[in-house]
Amino acid sequence: MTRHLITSAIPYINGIKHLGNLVGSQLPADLYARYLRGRGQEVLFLCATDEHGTPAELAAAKAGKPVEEYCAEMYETQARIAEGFGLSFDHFGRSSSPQNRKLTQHFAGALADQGLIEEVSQRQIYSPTDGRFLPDRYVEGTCPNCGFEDARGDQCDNCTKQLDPEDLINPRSTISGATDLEMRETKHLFLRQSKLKDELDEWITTKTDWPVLTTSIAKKWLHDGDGLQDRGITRDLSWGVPVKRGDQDWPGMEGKVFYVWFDAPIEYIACAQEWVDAGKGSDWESWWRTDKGADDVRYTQFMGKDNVPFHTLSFPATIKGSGEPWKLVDYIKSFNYLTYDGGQFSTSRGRGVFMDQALEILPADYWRWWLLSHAPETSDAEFTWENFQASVNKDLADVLGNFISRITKFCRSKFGEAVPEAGEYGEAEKALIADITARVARYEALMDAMEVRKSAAELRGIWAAGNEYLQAQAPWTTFKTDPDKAAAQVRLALNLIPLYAVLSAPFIPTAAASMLDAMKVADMPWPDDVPAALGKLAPGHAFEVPEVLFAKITDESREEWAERFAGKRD
Ligand SMILES: Nc1ncnc2c1ncn2[C@@H]1O[C@H](COP(=O)(O)OP(=O)(O)OP(=O)(O)O)[C@@H](O)[C@H]1O
Ligand SMILES: [Zn+2]
Repeated sequence: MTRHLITSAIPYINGIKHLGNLVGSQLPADLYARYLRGRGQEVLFLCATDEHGTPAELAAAKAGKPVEEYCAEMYETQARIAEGFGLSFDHFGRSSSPQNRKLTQHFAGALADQGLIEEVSQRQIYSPTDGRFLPDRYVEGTCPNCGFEDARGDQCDNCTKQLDPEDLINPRSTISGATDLEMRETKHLFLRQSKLKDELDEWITTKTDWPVLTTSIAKKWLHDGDGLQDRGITRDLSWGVPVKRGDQDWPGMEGKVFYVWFDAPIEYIACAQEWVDAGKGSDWESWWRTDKGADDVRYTQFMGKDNVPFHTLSFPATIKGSGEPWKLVDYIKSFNYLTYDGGQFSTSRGRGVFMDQALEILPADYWRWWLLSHAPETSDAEFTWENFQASVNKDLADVLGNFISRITKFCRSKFGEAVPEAGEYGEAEKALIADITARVARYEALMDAMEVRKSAAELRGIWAAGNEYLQAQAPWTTFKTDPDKAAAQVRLALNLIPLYAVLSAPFIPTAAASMLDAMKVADMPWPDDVPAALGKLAPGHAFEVPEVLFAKITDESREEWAERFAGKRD
């Protein structure tokens, strides 16, 4: 049987992630992992923090901490919040792990052995005051084109002209403000992606089942302008994986580190090693090496659109270029952007709702449901408080919550807290069972295809079918004239609850567990046979009326939150 390796784009370490990051990577990956596990498949679901690079150094400096300490703390914070959201990683690793350091150096060595690494001399801005080379974005000055005084080294935000740092008039370091900047010669390693262009192009061309968003971005990078460019994979920084050629020193590369985008995807592999080293698994190579049994692995990656070039081209270039039998990705599910109330979510500008804040105001399932049912798949999607309130109240409270509360309370009042025995199923019951059976098949097909929004819509339809049945059959009315028939109606409706729980668990795991608890069902397998699954609760099976599963969001709360999250997070 196929084994499923699933990775989410690894969240960067410079702060707590916002809801856009969550819905663009970790959350849909979790949905898929939970669904496959629910269907009895073997899954290895990995994620990690992406820790290297300048923004991490700068965030640590701002927090007044050494970068290692800052990253270790932020890792713990992100891990705790991920758990709060029910993200069911088999392991949550760190790109700064010793496993990743070794593996990154190994890949660089293998690529060099294959003739795919070139040493290039460059002139770059050096700041003696800061004691370091400055990346383009950390140099600011006056725009030579429009005179704007705060133009960045890569672009002027005022007139949008693309710039090189040496174009700036009166350049200064954004770290220290120092103006005694000078150009210095420095040597870097480049990955010769251009040599792999045709091979990558042919490979992408075979991926006709991938989302167009994924393949179109890859094709653009392959063909626009002069085509796929060689890529610098080293930086003059202190925080990162030291440049080595395998376990050997690399002459001329002393004091340099690998570029964060070189080591970050390698962490997908190293994370499986970390999983084993943490005592959670026994064999990582069978997931990652085709010479060690990974041929039966289907590997799926999840990410937002800005990460697509690195996963369709750069990381495959590393894998293919190494000449070693590593597993390549089989499917890349990519997402457009979630926007916040008329603008962008932004970590650096503190704009939007962040994962820790979201959990402070409502349980994870509310967020999971809204985010997944509005996932930015075919286009960007916008979070507004009005839409959030309306969707959650309608889908979770009015449709699902209300169905469960109505039927369990009615049963308790007329038959007691046990599944009633009398009566036979008639035409309406058979029709409902047939309808649910057809819907579940559609739901499975959509989940298999990772159609997130459409899956949510189908699931909502499955919930609504139960409500419509109750509405049409009205057991509370039937009871007055034909209590046995009402008993049969109640029996079927109660049996929908464990079915709903298992189908809904990938979206709303906590509520699904409460539903099973209330129905006193310890183990509910996936309903491969829906009519049989709807007989799970035998007559006489005891249950409890559950607590309110989903409270409605009031207008007052909505207004309060809209105001609280309108500004900038400090
Ligand atoms: N607004 C968004 N909507 C959907 N996905 C997003 C959004 N912003 C980022 N992502 C995705 O979130 C994942 C994690 O991103 P990462 O931690 O690197 O933050 P980022 O892309 O730097 O975002 P930001 O600049 O807002 O901090 C990536 O797959 C990225 O593509
Ligand atoms: Zn300008």
